[in-house]
Amino acid sequence: MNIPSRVKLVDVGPRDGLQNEKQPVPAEAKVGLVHRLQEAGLKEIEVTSFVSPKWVPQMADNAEVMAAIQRQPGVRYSVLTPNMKGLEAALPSRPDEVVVFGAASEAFSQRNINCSIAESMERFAPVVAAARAAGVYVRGAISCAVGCPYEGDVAPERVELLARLMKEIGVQHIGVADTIGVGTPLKVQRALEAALRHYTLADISGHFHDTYGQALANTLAALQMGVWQYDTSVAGLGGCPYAKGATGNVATEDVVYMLHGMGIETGIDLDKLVDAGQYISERLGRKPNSRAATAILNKRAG
Ligand SMILES: CC(C)(COP(=O)([O-])OP(=O)([O-])OC[C@H]1O[C@@H](n2cnc3c(N)ncnc32)[C@H](O)[C@@H]1OP(=O)([O-])[O-])[C@@H](O)C(=O)NCCC(=O)NCCSC(=O)C[C@@](C)(O)CC(=O)[O-]
Repeated sequence: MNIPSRVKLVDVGPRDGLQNEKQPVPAEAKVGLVHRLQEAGLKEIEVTSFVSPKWVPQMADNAEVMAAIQRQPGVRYSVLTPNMKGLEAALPSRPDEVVVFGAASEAFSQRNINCSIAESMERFAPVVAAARAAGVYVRGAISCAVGCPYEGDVAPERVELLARLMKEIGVQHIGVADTIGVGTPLKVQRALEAALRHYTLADISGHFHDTYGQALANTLAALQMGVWQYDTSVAGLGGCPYAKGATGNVATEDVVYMLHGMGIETGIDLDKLVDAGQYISERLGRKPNSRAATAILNKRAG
């Protein structure tokens, strides 16, 4: 086993977590969440997306949120940019990183970004080139890496194809995403192995939704392969607007609890992280969707 001694977590709660929220979430609450996450020690935060406000109205305040964040040195702020229009809108906000998001399934690509996989690469190529020319790091997300809400099981060969296509257009890092949380440990390992044919462990992250309660097991399976970067979502926020029924990412609190218990460093203060999760959950009028956060809050309450 190749378990890393240190893991980097990217909290995607403000973007992936809140994008699907039905109630309006004020920009000020999103900014408050970002501030609490950086206070808890997160070194990368996925803040928002520059996508069509008709498709994802919750992210329409993207520039306002980016402008209001008080940036901390050493923290990276990433945003999603599906096309040149998104990148041009995002660049004035000075993101450290942009994310192009493709899918290993044709049907999901069509529903999510309204184009085929081949067309998505044509759209992403100039985005990647322009972002890199502007000194902005480019990450790529491979959605539906193990299963698709419209096509069912997704073969590892599809992930390999997407990884190759992303490599060819200059994407620097890829996230292997179980968008609908149907993956189980061996399937996730096969998907990661496929991605590792084109990227190294330094340039790959896992992104696991927890719909079937498998996300921690999948994280452990990925850790055993040496994968040391993961997207997680504080308070287990989230779900994708184009993946009906899928729940949020694995809760950051649960992953941090597991990693610290294994003696793996994250640089994150779990108590402050629980505070961040409680803050946004209160703003949304519900309890954090994290077992570790619930246990810690119960213990605090005595
Ligand atoms: C990709 C598009 C824009 C294509 O949408 P389209 O309709 O094919 O684009 P278009 O170029 O034909 O433009 C149509 C209209 O959208 C506008 N438009 C066009 N682009 C932009 C932009 N960037 N920002 C703002 N506006 C934009 C454009 O100006 C035009 O406006 P109109 O003339 O009708 O008023 C659309 O399909 C879209 O926005 N989709 C949203 C996708 C999304 O955000 N999905 C959720 C995030 S992905 C995810 O959650 C998965 C991930 C990453 O977390 C990993 C995982 O778990 O799998």
